[in-house]
This record gives sequence, C-alpha cells and structure tokens, in this order.
Amino acid sequence: MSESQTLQSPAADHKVTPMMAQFIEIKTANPDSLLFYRMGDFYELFFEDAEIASRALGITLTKRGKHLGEDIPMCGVPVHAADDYLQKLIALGHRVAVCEQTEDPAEAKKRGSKSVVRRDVIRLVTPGTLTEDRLLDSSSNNFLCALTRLKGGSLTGDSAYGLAWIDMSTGAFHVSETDDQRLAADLAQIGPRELILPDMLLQEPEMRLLTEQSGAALSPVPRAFFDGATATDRLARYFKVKTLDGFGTFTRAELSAAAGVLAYVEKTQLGERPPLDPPSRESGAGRMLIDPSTRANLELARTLGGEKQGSLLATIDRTVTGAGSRLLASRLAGPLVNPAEIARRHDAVDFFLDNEILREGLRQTLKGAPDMARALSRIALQRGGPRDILSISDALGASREFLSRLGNISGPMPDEVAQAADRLAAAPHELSEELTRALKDEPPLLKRDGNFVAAGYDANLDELRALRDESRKVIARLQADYAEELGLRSLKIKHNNVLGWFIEAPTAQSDKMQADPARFIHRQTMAGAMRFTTTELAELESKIASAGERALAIELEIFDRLATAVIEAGDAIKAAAHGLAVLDVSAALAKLAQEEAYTRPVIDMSHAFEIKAGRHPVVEASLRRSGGESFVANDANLGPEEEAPNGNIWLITGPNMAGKSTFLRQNALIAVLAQMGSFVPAQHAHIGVVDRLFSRVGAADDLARGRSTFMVEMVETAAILNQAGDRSLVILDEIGRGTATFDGLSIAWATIEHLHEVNRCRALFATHYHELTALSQKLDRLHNATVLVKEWDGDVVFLHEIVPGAADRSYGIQVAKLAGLPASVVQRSQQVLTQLEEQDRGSKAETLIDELPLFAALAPKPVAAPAKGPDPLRTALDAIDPDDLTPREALEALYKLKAESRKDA
Ligand SMILES: Nc1ncnc2c1ncn2[C@@H]1O[C@H](COP(=O)(O)OP(=O)(O)OP(=O)(O)O)[C@@H](O)[C@H]1O
Repeated sequence: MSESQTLQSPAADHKVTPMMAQFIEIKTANPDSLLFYRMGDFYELFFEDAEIASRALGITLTKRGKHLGEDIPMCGVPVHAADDYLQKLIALGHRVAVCEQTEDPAEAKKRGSKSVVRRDVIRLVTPGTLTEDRLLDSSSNNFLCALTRLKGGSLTGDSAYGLAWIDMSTGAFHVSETDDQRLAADLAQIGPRELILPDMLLQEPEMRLLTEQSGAALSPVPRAFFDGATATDRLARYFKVKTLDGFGTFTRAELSAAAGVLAYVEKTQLGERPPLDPPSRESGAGRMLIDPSTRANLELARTLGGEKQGSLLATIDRTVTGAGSRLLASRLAGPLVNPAEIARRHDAVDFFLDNEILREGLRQTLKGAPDMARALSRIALQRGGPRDILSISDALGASREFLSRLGNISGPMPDEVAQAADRLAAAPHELSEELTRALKDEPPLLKRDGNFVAAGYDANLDELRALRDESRKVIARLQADYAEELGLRSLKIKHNNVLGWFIEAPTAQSDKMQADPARFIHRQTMAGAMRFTTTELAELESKIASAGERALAIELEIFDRLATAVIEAGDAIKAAAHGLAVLDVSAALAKLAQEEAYTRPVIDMSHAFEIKAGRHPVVEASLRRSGGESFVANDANLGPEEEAPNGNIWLITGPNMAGKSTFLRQNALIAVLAQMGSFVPAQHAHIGVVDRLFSRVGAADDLARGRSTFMVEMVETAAILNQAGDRSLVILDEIGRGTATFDGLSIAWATIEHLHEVNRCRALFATHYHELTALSQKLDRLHNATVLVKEWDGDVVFLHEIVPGAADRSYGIQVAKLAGLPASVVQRSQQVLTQLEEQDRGSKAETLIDELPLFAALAPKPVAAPAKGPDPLRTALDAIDPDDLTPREALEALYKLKAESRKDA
C-alpha cells in the first residue's frame, strides 16, 4: 500500500463513509489476506488489495470515492465466478478473507437510513485449507503442515521437531517427530501445500531456506499456537474426548505441532470444525529416507522442470480415481522398509494380476465412483451441495458392486484386499440406498436452488410441486384468455425478479387496458411496451410463490436431514473411501505390471541388490512413444558376496550418451518402486531393504542459497559421505566434473575410497575419469563396468549394454560431432586430443595407486563419532535469551559459560 493509501484512522478534517469505516475495521483485523468485501452481486477489493488482485487476475482497476483526500483504488469479481478467481489467487500464494453480509439490508435500514449492512469475515481461504473440488487437484493431497521445534526436546538433548499435517479435504491427520538431519527429507515426503510455523523460527535464515525449499506457502503464526501446556486440551476439545489415551501416545513435539495445526484450522474456518481423523503417528523410521535433492533429481513426482508429465509417478499411475491417485502418490513419496508390510502390498498386486476379470470390472466401476472423502468433508463443513450427497451414495453403490463380484472369487484373499473389502462391507449401505431414493439423478450444484429431491420421495413435496406446476398452466390459460378478450395476440404474461408476474403488451396496442385502470393496474412503461397486473394474476402469483417457497423449505429440510445422517456415518464412509482407494491402487499396479511386464521383487533384510534385466520405466516409455529403438535391459549386482553388510560399488565408465545416468537412475527407481509396493521393470529383482536413498546426479545452481553448481555438488556429496550407512543405496553421477580436472579426479578418488571403507554401502558411481578404474586393484568390493559402443566409420554407435570392464575412451568428440559441432572444430579437437594422448596420461593413475597408501590407512577415524548426550555448554547457551537479560545478568551469564568451558577443557 502506498503511503498515501495507508489505512490510517481518518484525520478530523476528512470524513470517512460508514461503509469505508466498516471496511477498514475488517481489513485491519485481517492484514495478511486480500479482503473480498461483499457488495451485492460482487466481491469488491479496495486499496492495495485491489492493486494486487487486478494485476494478478488481469481485471480492471477502477476507483470508488476518496479516503483521506485520495482516490480509493477498487476492483471486483462477480460472486458467481468467485471460485475461479480464488483459485488463481491461491495458486499465486495469496490468502483471501471472504467477507459476507451477515444481515438482510432491510434489517440495516431499520436502524436508520444511513446504517451499513453488517458484514463479517466468514472464512479465510489459504492454500492449505481448501475443500472445493474446483480449487483442488483431484490427484494430489492438499496438506496443511505445522512445524515446531523443541530445543533440547529429544532424548539425546538435541532439538526435536514436531510435524503435524492434515488434508482438510479428506480428513487425514498425521503427526511425527523428527530431528535436524531428517527434517528436510520428512518435509519433502509430506510435500505440504502450506506450512505453518512459529514466526520466530521462520526468522532464522537456515530455517527460512529449508522451509522455502519445501515449496509450500509459508504462514508464520504466533508461538502461542503451539503452546505445549494447552496442547493436550486443545486436541481433546477438538475431538470431544476427555483424554487422548485412546489415540495412542504422542511426544511433546508432536502434541505441540498438532495443537498448532488445529489452532490454525480454528482460526481460518471461524468456528466450523472440519471432520478430521484422530491424529495417527507416522514414524519416519518406517519409511525409506529420501532427501529433497534425491527426490527432485530422480524426478519421482515431478520432473526437474516442475512438470508432472515425465515423472515416475505420472509414468506408473494407472489409477482411475482421485483418491487412488493420491494414495499412490503418497506411497511413492514414502516407500516402506519393513519386508512384511511390503509383501502385503505385493500380495494384493499379485491377486489382481491373477484375477483379471475382477480387476477390470472393479476399474470400470471405480471410474464412475466419485470422491467420497472430499464430498464428506464439504458436507461436514456446511459447504456441501446435493451433488456431494449423491457422490456418497454413488460411491457406496460402487462398493456394493465390487463386493458382489468379489463373492464369486474362490481361493484365499490377500490381507490388504480382505481388509479393504471389510471396510466396504461395513459402510452404511442402508443410508446410501435412502440417499439414492431421495435425490434426482442429476441434481443442481447448489441446494439453495431446490429441485434436487426426487419425485415420489416426499408426498408433501410432490403435492406442492403439482400445485406450482398447475398454477403455471393456469397462467398460460390466463394469457390466452386475455389475448382473446382484448384481441391482442402479442400480449404475453412474463416474470422477472423485480415485478414478479405481469402482463406485457406493445404500447401502441394497449389502449384497451389503459382505458380500464381498475382492472388492468399499470406497473411499468417500457420503450414500446407497457406492463400491467390484475387481481387475478396477483392471486395466482402468490399461490405459485408460496407453493414454491414451501417446496424449497421441504427440500432444504430433507437436505439437512440427509446431511446429518451422512455426517453421523462419517467414520464408516471415510473407511470405505480408503478401502476403495487401496483397491484402486492395487488394481492399478497390477494393470501396470501386466502392461509393462513388471515382476514381483523379492524384498528381505539381506544386503542383496541383484537386478536381472532391469529397465528405466520413464526412459523406456518415452522411447516407445517416440517409436525409436527399444530399451536395452541391464543387470546390476551390488550385494555382498557372502552375507555381510558390505555392499559392492560399481564404477561405470563409458562414452557420453551411452546410458550411464540412465542405468544409475533405473536402479534407484527400481528400489523405490519395489519398496512402495509395486512390481518392478526387471526380469528378476532381489533387494535387501534400502533404508536411505542418496543420489548426486545432474547439477544445477542453487542461486537462492548463493551456491554455485560445484558447491551444490559438494554439499550433496558431503551429506552422502557423512550419512550413508550399510543399508543405504547411493548413486553418484560424475562427481567432481564441475572443477579443474585434477581437483575433480582427486575428489572422486577419495570419495570412492570413503564409500568403500567407511560407508560400506551399495553404490553406483559413473565417471569420465578413466583413471579411477585402477582403484579396483586395491578395493576388493569395487567393480568396473562399462557401456558398450561400436565404432563405425569414425562414428560411434551406442549399444547401451552394461558389461564388466573399463572403457578405453570417452568418444566425446564423436558425440560432439553427432550434436552438430562445426566440422572445423571437430577436426581441431581431434588434433588436440591426439597430442594430449601422446603424453600418456594413463600411467599416472597406475603410479598413484602404487604411491598412495589406501585412504583408510591414512585416516583411521574418518568420521568423528557423534558425541553422546547433550553438550552442557551448548545447553547453557541455548537457555539464554539475550533480549531478556539486564546488562548485569548478561555479565553473570558470561562468567558461568566461561566456568563451564573450563570444566570441559
Ligand atoms: N538402456 C538403454 N536402452 C536404450 N536407450 C538408452 C538406454 N540407456 C540410455 N539410453 C538412451 O541414451 C540417452 C543417453 O543416456 P544417458 O544420459 O544415460 O547417457 P550418459 O552415459 O549418462 O551420458 P553423459 O555421459 O553424456 O551424461 C538416453 O536419453 C536414452 O535415450
């Protein structure tokens, strides 16, 4: 807001209209939202809000009146189209306060002719609190996540972080506790649309970067939202329970985050309570840890360009419902680490592979089944319409259809399918039948329009409707009578909202009516036409109106009764919705396996990583689409030779464009797919559970953090070397290429040694530094592999086949030629290369190997063991709040710290 337009209290010499005074009061209470201020059929925005919205929405900025002597900028959106505008504003990260008239204008008038209609904010619309179908993406969850930190809150005395996330459109509610190391990965797994956190926390630069990286809209709130002392009470009040014992036990950090998310819901929903499931504890330890950069680089849910198309998720998604698609996305975001749980999911996929007819029938039925969970939430929030109620009955109808098909299947049913079927069977089917009876097949969107209750459902309603329709016929008859009596064929009886029913005739032919004003009462003169009414018409009108009004009242009553019944059956409906989503996902993964020839992987607690004829799901699909060559399958084996927790490292050299990156990524993707419960693109796969997946592939500047490409590469490499353990899978693509050759080679060299000797994890390492292949002589678990190419007439032909051994050269110049580099440059490069090769670079590595003692011998303790227990000095420092100290207290604190430090020494 420019200075001149600041919403200050008006100076004495400037009059503010009562309406503007009301606007200013409401806007002052909602400073961080754009205020949609209801005026008639429009939501108007004023001052800076108007400027922002007109720019964002491309609508005209006008002005209305003056404030403190200056024009007030204004723009407006029609109420009936408000959803579209809301969607755009929310997508751009704005928040909107919707302010409605809360009384009838007639009421206001009673208080005096100048009184303003009372208005109030009825809802704050923020990215994480949406429920409307049109504002939501059916295939993604819309998580609102709260993050809080408890200093020294963990068992080891480090900070503990509480996370609580809900999807208001479905009622899902989860909490978890995490630590410094996992926080970024956990946030990336949740993928929140909006993140709330204490404002003080957001002021810390590292925390701001970390939270911004999550891609969520950030909503800082006062610390009081997370108050630990009242957290339990807040939760108990929300769920109307005396104690939380029935929900399980939660840590302090989890409770504080859960309280924060509920406080925010209460604030934005202004008293309405979205029906949330009781909070369920998600243990991060139960999921494969995938840090944000690995997640992004592997393009799991989005490509590096931010698109869904081309991601792994889009490639494997064969679900047919929004809820199924959301469940698939969340499974892919958090693959499991427990072999038994993974097997449960694989069993369900197997079942739908074996029962193809059942599966295809189910998918057909599900295609027409609406999104029950989201419809239920809207109904409970009083935002539902007749179509939402019908959605519930249609989806439950689909459940019954599936159950009856399932009845024909003989043989044992896997757990996951049986559990889903139980949920469907326990759904409120009688209610659903009643809903189907009550509603028309294609009811209108809004209940206020009426006309959604089916004929034959309520006798009184049928009677009133007959009366209303009958009266309409009587009006038609009346029109014919008048026309005949007056000899006026152009006479019409019409209706509008201002006059109600009236007789209209061209002015030139209305003299007969004008001559009888006692009977034809004049209502309005138009250009070329006159409008009249008669006592007969007025009586009929009131009959029609009262029949219509009474009919609508009955319909609304029926709506409320049905909505209440639906809300009461909410838990069973939600469980059935989840059951349908699980079935959709299992059937979809079976469909995928069948169409793409995926096989069931063997997952256990070994350290195996044995892939026979593995393929990259996305590259394979894209090659097929382009109709070019087919994908060449490749094996990988990173497991230990004998049962020991020491993985092998494959060092892959090979020409540019040969397929090294593809091979690295395909193995990581196979692990993710296998552990999320999908079959995998390979002839055979045996994987010992991977608990952490690390990748360092591709390179991009991270200018937001002020890091160059090389710096990003090194930060990610450092994270891997510091954190990878014996269950990790690491893929490293061209480490060190972002700097001078010798620096890069040295870093890559030392990295491999560290992985081999310290991390001892399973790893794939692609490089153009052929010198590194010499390392396999010293490191017994390092194996060289290369991608085969053929040379043909001076050109290079890619075979994409990975075989044991080392590449002799990079064929970089041939690839450059293929890319269209000018012939003169290609020729010149060839000359330079020949010269360089004559200097015999190869021998250097050999000498190095002989001269350099093995890394492990040089650095027997490369990773410092983490200190046990809290550091007393740090704890004392953390306890100090400088803003709270007098100078004297500050000095005392300093003495204490010095003393503590001496003790340590
Ligand atoms: N196994 C395969 N079968 C068929 N085509 C493949 C295979 N692997 C890779 N390709 C094709 O080769 C292209 C290059 O692959 P990739 O990027 O993996 O090569 P690279 O060896 O990592 O190259 P560079 O060293 O230049 O980064 C891919 O885009 C894909 O079209």
